Amino acid sequence: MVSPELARERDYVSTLYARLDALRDETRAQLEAVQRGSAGGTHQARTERDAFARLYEDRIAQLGEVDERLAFGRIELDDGAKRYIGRIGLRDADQQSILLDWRVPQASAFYRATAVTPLGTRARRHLTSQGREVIRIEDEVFDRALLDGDTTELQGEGALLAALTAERTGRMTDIVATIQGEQDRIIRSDLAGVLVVQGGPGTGKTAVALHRAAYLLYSHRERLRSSGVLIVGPSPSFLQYIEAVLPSLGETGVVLSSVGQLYPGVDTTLEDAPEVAALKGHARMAELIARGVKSRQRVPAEPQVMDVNGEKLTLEPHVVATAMAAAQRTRKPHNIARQQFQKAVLRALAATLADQLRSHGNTIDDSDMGWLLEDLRASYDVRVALNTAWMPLTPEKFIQDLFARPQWFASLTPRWSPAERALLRRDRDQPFTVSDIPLLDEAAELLGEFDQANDTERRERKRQFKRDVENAEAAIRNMGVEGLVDAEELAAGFGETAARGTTAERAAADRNWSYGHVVVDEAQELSPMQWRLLRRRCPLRSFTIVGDVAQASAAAAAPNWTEALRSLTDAFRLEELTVNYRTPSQITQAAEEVAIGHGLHVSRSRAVRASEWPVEQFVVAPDELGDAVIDVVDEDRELDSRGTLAVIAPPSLVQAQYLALRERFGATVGRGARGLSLPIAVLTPQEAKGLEFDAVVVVNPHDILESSTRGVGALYVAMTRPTQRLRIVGTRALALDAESSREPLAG
Ligand SMILES: Nc1ncnc2c1ncn2[C@@H]1O[C@H](COP(=O)(O)OP(=O)(O)OP(=O)(O)O)[C@@H](O)[C@H]1O
Repeated sequence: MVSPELARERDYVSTLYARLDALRDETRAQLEAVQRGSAGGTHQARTERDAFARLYEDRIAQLGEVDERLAFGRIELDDGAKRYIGRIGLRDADQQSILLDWRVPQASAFYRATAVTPLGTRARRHLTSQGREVIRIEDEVFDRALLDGDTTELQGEGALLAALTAERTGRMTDIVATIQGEQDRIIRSDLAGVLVVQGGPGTGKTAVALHRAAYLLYSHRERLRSSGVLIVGPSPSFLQYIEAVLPSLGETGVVLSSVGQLYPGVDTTLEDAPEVAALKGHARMAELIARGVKSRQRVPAEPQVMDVNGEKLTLEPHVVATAMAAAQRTRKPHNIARQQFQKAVLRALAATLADQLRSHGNTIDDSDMGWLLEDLRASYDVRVALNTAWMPLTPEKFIQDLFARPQWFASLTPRWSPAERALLRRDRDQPFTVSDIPLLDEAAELLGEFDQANDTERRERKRQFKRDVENAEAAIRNMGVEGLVDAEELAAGFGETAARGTTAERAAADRNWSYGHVVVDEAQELSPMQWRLLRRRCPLRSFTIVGDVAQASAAAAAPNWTEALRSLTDAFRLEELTVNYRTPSQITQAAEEVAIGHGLHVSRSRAVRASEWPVEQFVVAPDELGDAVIDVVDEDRELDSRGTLAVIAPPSLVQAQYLALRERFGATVGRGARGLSLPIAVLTPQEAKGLEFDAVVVVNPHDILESSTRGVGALYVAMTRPTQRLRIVGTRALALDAESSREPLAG
């Protein structure tokens, strides 16, 4: 029997869906109209129509994305008016608002109102739906008279707990229906400046960062549409885990990048050994690279005799020195300043050559200087001399040479120990690693465009885009769709620019792109050199930085945010998240105890819920470890065959564990990122960063502890991934609460 209230909500929500369908139909009709017209007309008219068509297709896709849980809440205002809150805003045919976008200021009360501070509301209602049908309503009435000091801080507790205990799919979902007050404040915080969000595992940092990106894109659409938002995560598997969240909030067009993809043209997941990564990440690498670039501008020790068209010409060191000093004074990047240097040397040489020719009785006047310069440019000797003094360089070649030429490297690092230098030594043909990315970027910054054409082309592209936006504005006026279609977005689909894709695609491919906002997740892992790179990506310094200093795994990780961000800024706002939404209290407690027991300073958090399963530990003989892991996994699959399970093993064991599990469980097991879409994923703690699973089996925790100087951080990460069950299988007992150990393995 459906209650009258539920029936009323069902009716209301079905009118919302009817409206959504109508909008979809309207957009489809617009698309068809545009497609029908696309055969004839001028080239300009055709590109405009194509751009409109793409825009309508995107809009249709976007309306499809928000179908699931379109409306999820309602607030009742003091005056009795009711406002529905949903993924997007909707107006009826008379332009009356029937659904508020969760990001508009009026919707904030839905997330923040409490009985103590009701923010102009009398009640809040959570709507839980299945498909398009509301199946449950949950009411909170803000009546101060009912306050007895025992009020929960959680908003929409029923809906929240349902979301938190739902089975995991290997993909993060949005939390828009159940954002909590402390999270909402962060999500809606100002765009300007650097905002740091610190919180223990599972406190919703990633969720908050993504919802903040969606909020900023909505509230600062004008600015961020054209400049774009960059979201940086630790690894491709993490990006795969989060990639569906923003589209489900109706936002596409952000650039998602792992730290190994931040330098256009290189895409790597290769990690250096921790001590190598620590050296490469240190801020002093910036000075080293600057010295390295400078050292490629060299005044020859001796005069050089050159052959120019049969004429012997001497290049004196002081001529090179004067030209070099003048070019260096411009403070332009190496490859750009080189052009000035080259011109100055050639002019000086041409004058000498002219004098020489005159001394042989030739008449040389100003009009002859052009061909003299041509002769000089064509001379092999001159080219060699110019290049030896000032070689044009690509960042790739520069960094390859830096580590492959020990003598040059030693000359740049007089204060380094031979052991430190040896750590960075490598052959020229070795592939780039994640910690090379900021070095390449630093070098690119100091070297400038190798090819001047690129520079000119970039400027021309910018000018073209400006023209395209003006044309788009005119086209929008002509079509009578002002306010419905965004000119920048439309322009991105025009002719020349279209070949290079959307704003996001263009931004991702352009090292010199200035983003309007940058979101960094798992930010505790970033090195000073990586922060320098990100600073260049957003000169306005508008950042959302989320992370947990306790979970850092890098050997050189900073102990606090002031230290960690030294290369980015010294001014930031710090917010903390304190409620753990992921891990049940037993697991949170076990993980925190182990971490603190091994000297890690963790941010303690309060778990929202307990789980019905205790943390279990199995201690086995070394030769039984593989079988024991299989048994524990087997047992867990029997308990819950539909959820996700991760086996988190130390790097030294992970491959063997994967093969053993694969033999037993076949294609349901995947290694690394591939495992995320499968029931069983086998991962290292590093790969498990930021992810979550219904159940986790941690293998040989002592090996994880001892695998690096930050082993305790890695174990803490591993233990805090489950939403339901944590099991530990090892050859040595981990000091846990006595009750949790089972010895030997049951069954
Ligand atoms: N308000 C909320 N409503 C529903 N689920 C939530 C809420 N806040 C967080 N969660 C869920 O809690 C889990 C943990 O969130 P998230 O991954 O963002 O945490 P985190 O702080 O980034 O964790 P870690 O530091 O371990 O990576 C996710 O499943 C997320 O969807």
